[in-house]
Order: sequence, then C-alpha cells, then structure tokens
Amino acid sequence: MTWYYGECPAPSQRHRDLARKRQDELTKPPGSLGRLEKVAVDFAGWQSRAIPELSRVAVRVFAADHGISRRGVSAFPPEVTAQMVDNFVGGGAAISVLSQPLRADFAVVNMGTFEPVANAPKLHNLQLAPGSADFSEEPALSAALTERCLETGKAQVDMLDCQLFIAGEMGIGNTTAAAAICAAHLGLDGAAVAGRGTGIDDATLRRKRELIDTALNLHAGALDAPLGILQCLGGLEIAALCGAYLRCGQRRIPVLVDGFIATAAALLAAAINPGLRPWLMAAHRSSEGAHGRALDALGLDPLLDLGMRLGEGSGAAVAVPILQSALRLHAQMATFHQAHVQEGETHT
Ligand SMILES: Cc1cc2ncn([C@H]3O[C@H](COP(=O)(O)O)[C@@H](O)[C@H]3O)c2cc1C
Ligand SMILES: O=C(O)c1cccnc1
Repeated sequence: MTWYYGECPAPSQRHRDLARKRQDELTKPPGSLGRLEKVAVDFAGWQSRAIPELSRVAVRVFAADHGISRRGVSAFPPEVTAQMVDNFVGGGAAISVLSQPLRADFAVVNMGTFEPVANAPKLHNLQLAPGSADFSEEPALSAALTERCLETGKAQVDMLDCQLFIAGEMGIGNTTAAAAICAAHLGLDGAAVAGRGTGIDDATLRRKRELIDTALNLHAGALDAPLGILQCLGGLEIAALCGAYLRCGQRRIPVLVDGFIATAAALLAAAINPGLRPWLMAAHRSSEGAHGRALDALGLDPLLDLGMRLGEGSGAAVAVPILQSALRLHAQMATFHQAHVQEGETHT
C-alpha cells in the first residue's frame, strides 16, 4: 500500500473531554472565550493531554515554478519565484519576518524553479524538475514526479519535532493551479474559482478563467480522483504540501492551513486520506477567489479574516500567537474553586 493511505490516528476524545471540562471550571462565564476555548480543546485532543502547550512550531516553504505562468496569468514574471527563494532564506520575506518571533523551525524547500537557485543555509535545494508543464496543454506533472513530490513533503515532516506544522508556498502562477484544482474537485468552472492572485487586470483574469476551463476539458477523463487532479493541474510545491499534510496526520502533528493554495492542497490531501481532516485547522480566510468555498468543502472555519492574500504561510504565522494565547489561558487561569469565586447557575 502506498504510504499516504496509511492510518492517521484519531485525536484523543478523552483529553478533549477533560479540556472541555476544565474550560467550564475556569473563572469566566462558560463559553466567554469563544473560539479560544475550542482551540484549547482541539490541542488537548491532538497532544493527548488535558493541558496542552505550543512552543515548537515548524514552517516549511515549498517553492516551484509553473508552466501555466508562461501563458501570462500572473502580474509578475516567473523569475520572481527563484528570486523570492533567496529572499526567504535572506530573511526579507513576510514569512521569514513572521517566523522569527515565533522561534519557528524555518526552512525553504526548492522543489523546482525555472531559474536555478544558489545554495544557502536553511534551503533544501532539491530542484526535482525545472518547474511543472503547462497544464492547458498536458498534465502538469508525470505520475512518477507527483509521487516524488508527495514523498518529499513526507520526508520534510519526518525530519521535524514540532507541535504545529505550517506549510507555505511560493510559485508564480500557482493561484491558477490552485483555482483549477478547486474547480476540478468541487465541480466548478474557471469563472467561479479564479481570483486576481498577485493583482492581475481584467483581461488577464479573463485569460486565467479560460485557461482553467481549457484544462478542465482537456483532462476531463483524469479528474475523478484527487491524485489525478494533483497530477494534471497541480505543481511540484502543491504536491509537496499534500505529502507534508498527509504525513502530519499520520504523525499526529496538527496543521495550520494558510491561504488559497495551501487550502487547495489540503482539499486534495484530505480527499486522498480522509483521516487527515481532524488534524487540520484553518488560519485565515484569504481574499483570493474561491478560498471560502474550499474552506467550506473541508468544513473548516478560519480563525482570522484580515483581507490577506499573500501565501507563503504568512496568514498561518500571524495566527500562531492567538493559538498560544488560547493555550496559556487554558493552562494558567484559576478555576472557580482555586480562586474562591462563586460559580453561576447552570442553564440548559
Ligand atoms: C514578490 C512576491 C512575493 C510573494 N509571496 C507569495 N506570493 C504569492 O503569489 C504567487 C501567486 O500569485 P499568482 O498566481 O498571481 O502568480 C505565489 O507565489 C504566492 O505564494 C508572492 C508573489 C510575489 C510577486
Ligand atoms: O491566499 C493565498 O494563499 C494567496 C492569494 C494570492 C496570491 N498568493 C497567495
């Protein structure tokens, strides 16, 4: 059996129940910490302990170029992908800045850019292929390359010792790939899924929609299964995100899903192995295209809605301090009994 079909254990219901009970014993009206209470309960189930903690966060940014970008679907040229890899490891990108105060285990994985990237500390310069193929003409990835990308995502997660995993992505043109994936998986067309990505104009948006529709027609026979969608419409970094997420579920590592591209990868990963779903949490609602529809399909309710549309894992990194606040409150607040505070009446 292929590794990614292997079991993802269920989070501990016993520890979820213990955490839920503790939340109701803390010196506050029941439910008054809103979503923060659910965060504490979720982490209790994930860590199999009633009082969980979050200090070890891992961030992996997967980068790759996309054949479809040669069709002019982005406001930026594909050279920017490799240039941004340098910027990630140089500390100047948004995710680099955000990872710093989290003391996150941060690294970048170059899955395959058009332009070569110089080796650097914190860079896994793998270059599995010089980008993906133009999926409006042929499958983006071969079956063998798709498997190697999934395997690379797995291998990255196997190196980690963390309590939360964030995957970022960088790839000019990858909102077109992510939109095509959402369309294929959710039964939508180009107009319903395409957004403005890096800030494209109306004519480019029309072209983006048409190219997605062309690809959906071209590959129609291969889009019934999530692996077929990944191979025909994905990209090297999107497949690596899928593999990383799937391994997280198997290794009991919760995933904080970032924006539109990350969610498209999560959609396919959870379709490949539904046991992954309880290990996913959505960080934010991106303003890109069909992000809301993809989150709804996964049954994920994002923590934040800041109008962000960057990717890189940036929305997820911004949400981490909120998760830490939730766990600190859960661990350190006094109970009614400890603080000699009178409890309210229980209303049913
Ligand atoms: C300088 C720069 C930094 C980025 N960081 C993330 N993205 C984001 O934009 C790209 C997707 O948008 P599109 O499909 O329109 O090309 C991805 O690389 C994504 O991560 C960036 C884009 C740019 C230009
Ligand atoms: O939501 C995202 O991940 C996103 C949106 C636009 C451009 N790049 C990434």
